[in-house]
Amino acid sequence: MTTTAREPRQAPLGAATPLLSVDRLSVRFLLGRGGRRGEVRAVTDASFDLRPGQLLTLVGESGCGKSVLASALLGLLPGNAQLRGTATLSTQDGGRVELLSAPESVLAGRVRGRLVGLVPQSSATHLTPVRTARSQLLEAVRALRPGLDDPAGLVDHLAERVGLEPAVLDRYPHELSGGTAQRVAVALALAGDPPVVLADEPTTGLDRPLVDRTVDLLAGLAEEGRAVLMITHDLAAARGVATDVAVMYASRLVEIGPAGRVFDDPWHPYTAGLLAALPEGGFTPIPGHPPELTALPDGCAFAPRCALLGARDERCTGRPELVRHDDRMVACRRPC
Ligand SMILES: Nc1ncnc2c1ncn2[C@@H]1O[C@H](COP(=O)(O)OP(=O)(O)OP(=O)(O)O)[C@@H](O)[C@H]1O
Ligand code: NI
Repeated sequence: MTTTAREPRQAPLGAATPLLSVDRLSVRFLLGRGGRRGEVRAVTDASFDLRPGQLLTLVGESGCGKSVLASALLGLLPGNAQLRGTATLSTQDGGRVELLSAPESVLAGRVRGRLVGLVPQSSATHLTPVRTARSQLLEAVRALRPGLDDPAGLVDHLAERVGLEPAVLDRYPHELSGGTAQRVAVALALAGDPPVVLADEPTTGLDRPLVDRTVDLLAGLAEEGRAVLMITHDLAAARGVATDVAVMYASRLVEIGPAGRVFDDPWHPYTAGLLAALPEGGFTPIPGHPPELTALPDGCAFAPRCALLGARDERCTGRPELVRHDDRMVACRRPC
């Protein structure tokens, strides 16, 4: 069965409290000392919630700011990054952690791996080359769950959870196929049993059956009550498993809503363009290119390409804010 043939999944109803609530998150990188050579506006005013049971997929062309958004949440950006906004994580004991202002000691000691697991963009290179998968998993489990009686047992359990044969654990990273390395990366992300999982391009370089298995694995994490943010270029894979979609263009979220609705009836011309570029959409690429993030226009960043699509009209003035239309949020004055 292909992912595209599946029924869209839906976020569970009634899961009201977000585990992660992002409000007007902006990230800019200062170029040159003190920003003398300008700045890259990588993320602008991103707001979204992530609830237990949700698999939110973040899509958009290369360079639009997806990975920077995820890295900002985990305090993994380099020193030339400046952050604005808030990202609040709710903890099981009713507490809250404000991720953007948390000191590194809190991010390292409480957040990364424990409250938020990360499946990084290039999982194979993320693994230490000179140690077996088992020893890396064991180290992660020992570090993240120091009081555990049987860490080796948990490693076996994690391997089973992500569909790894036990013998595979005794291999070195270079002996693992791309799909297997990806599973090890997911197991590592789960070592601290985090309620929130961020996966950055988890299916890159995998063939279609492995893509399906990987996204199914992430969907399973959402089904067991975690909140999952999956960054991907692969809309076809996302379509089968995502409960919700956020579409990013030139650093801004331009459409967010339930996956089934957004994929079946996109409102932002950019979302419609991304879907038309898929094989089932007729392979029609969006004409033109995204703007440089060092020189973003004040108005709608998509307007020039919208004009090439023949969809621009007199309403396309000023910057469209992300506002609620029916079942979703859209940043367009004239949604499709
Ligand atoms: N340290 C940095 N300094 C300056 N610019 C940066 C830095 N890190 C990232 N950028 C820029 O921020 C923008 C967003 O990058 P990001 O990696 O988030 O894109 P992406 O949407 O994840 O792309 P892809 O789909 O290719 O992974 C890009 O223009 C990138 O060049
Ligand atoms: Ni990226």
